[in-house]
Amino acid sequence: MSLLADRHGRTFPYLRLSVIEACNFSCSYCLPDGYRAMSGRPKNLELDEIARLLRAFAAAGMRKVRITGGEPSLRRDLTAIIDVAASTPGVEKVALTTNGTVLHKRVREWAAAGLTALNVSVDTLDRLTFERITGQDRLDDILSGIEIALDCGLQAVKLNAVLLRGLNDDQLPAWLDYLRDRPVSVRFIELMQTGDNREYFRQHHLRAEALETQLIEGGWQLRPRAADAGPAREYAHPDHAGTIGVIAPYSRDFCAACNRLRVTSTGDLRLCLFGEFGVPLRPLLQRDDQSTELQHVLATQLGLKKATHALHAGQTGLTPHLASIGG
Ligand SMILES: Nc1nc2c(ncn2[C@@H]2O[C@H](COP(=O)(O)OP(=O)(O)OP(=O)(O)O)[C@@H](O)[C@H]2O)c(=O)[nH]1
Ligand SMILES: C[S@@+](CC[C@H](N)C(=O)[O-])C[C@H]1O[C@@H](n2cnc3c(N)ncnc32)[C@H](O)[C@@H]1O
Ligand code: SF4
Ligand code: SF4
Repeated sequence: MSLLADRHGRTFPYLRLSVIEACNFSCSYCLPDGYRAMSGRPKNLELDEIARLLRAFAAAGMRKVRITGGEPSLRRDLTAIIDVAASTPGVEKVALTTNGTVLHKRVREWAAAGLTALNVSVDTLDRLTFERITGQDRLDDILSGIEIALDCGLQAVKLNAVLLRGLNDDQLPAWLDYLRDRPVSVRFIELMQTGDNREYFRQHHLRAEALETQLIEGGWQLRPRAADAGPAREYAHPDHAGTIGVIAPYSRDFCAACNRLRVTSTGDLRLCLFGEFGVPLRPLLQRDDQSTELQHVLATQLGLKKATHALHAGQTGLTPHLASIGG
């Protein structure tokens, strides 16, 4: 029986583990001035602490781990982290979310270490717009890395594009061309407000409803939601190998399908992407005999998980930007 359940009838077999807060990009909605470490910040979890954390979560019922950041590929031991995650008893899926800058060099190695799924952030297929949004002229490398990833036998390759009013909201035709022959899922994510991006959010936030109407008019059909699926709505079309997902956190009932917990790169449990507190787990990751105690903390904390975020009221909790928690 899973210990990872809350009082709202949800279960949490999915852990999003951030392994680093630093990033080499300066996405305008996330880290517009690039990453700057706060002085006195504790160091990132070490590999042995990650191994203990994953063993305890898996013993409590976690089955899927997503490695994220900041930019996880900046960690020199990323392949070892993937290997540790894939060899944790009970873990069935090991996924990675990355900006894709080193995919073309490293994705084969990650797949060999046990990676089963990959999400790459690609906000646009237009090179100049890409540089404008991310601060880096790296789109060509990233797209070639995705082609290599598609040859690696991963179970799923997904691309993430944050919908940005006035920046990338006219690019559906290019995406539809891209998806015709590629078995990837492109997910359009509504820009979320965070502590640091209030004015940017006011200028660029766009609801996904108009895009979904366009998809339905173009013959795209909403797929039935799998029992263990997260909050994305998935559309498919008979003429396209790829699918389209929509992540719309401002829509009603979005959080009813919440199935994930988060741990930050310094080992704090966060019950929600926009939670108001973190629970330091690091003291419980120092010895192999602490797993039961950690599982007990998880079960107790889950009793405090709220039914939904409070973004509609502009409350962004502890989260200054999503790099601080891994999205
Ligand atoms: N509000 C909210 N947004 C989320 C949540 N999970 C993912 N997102 C948003 O979607 C973005 C992309 O998430 P990914 O890291 O690609 O992972 P995912 O959507 O959980 O992907 P799957 O594991 O394939 O379902 C995140 O960075 C967030 O912006 C969530 O639980 N709540
Ligand atoms: C925080 S990043 C971490 C992983 C990696 N650096 C990357 O970009 O894929 C994870 C995801 O969060 C998304 N994201 C960041 N800030 C966001 C925001 N304010 N609203 C919606 N999505 C956001 C990014 O587009 C990315 O897909
Ligand atoms: S979205 Fe990802 S790549 Fe972009 S700045 Fe944030 S952490 Fe870095
Ligand atoms: S906003 Fe919080 S409660 Fe809602 S789906 Fe995301 S993590 Fe879950």
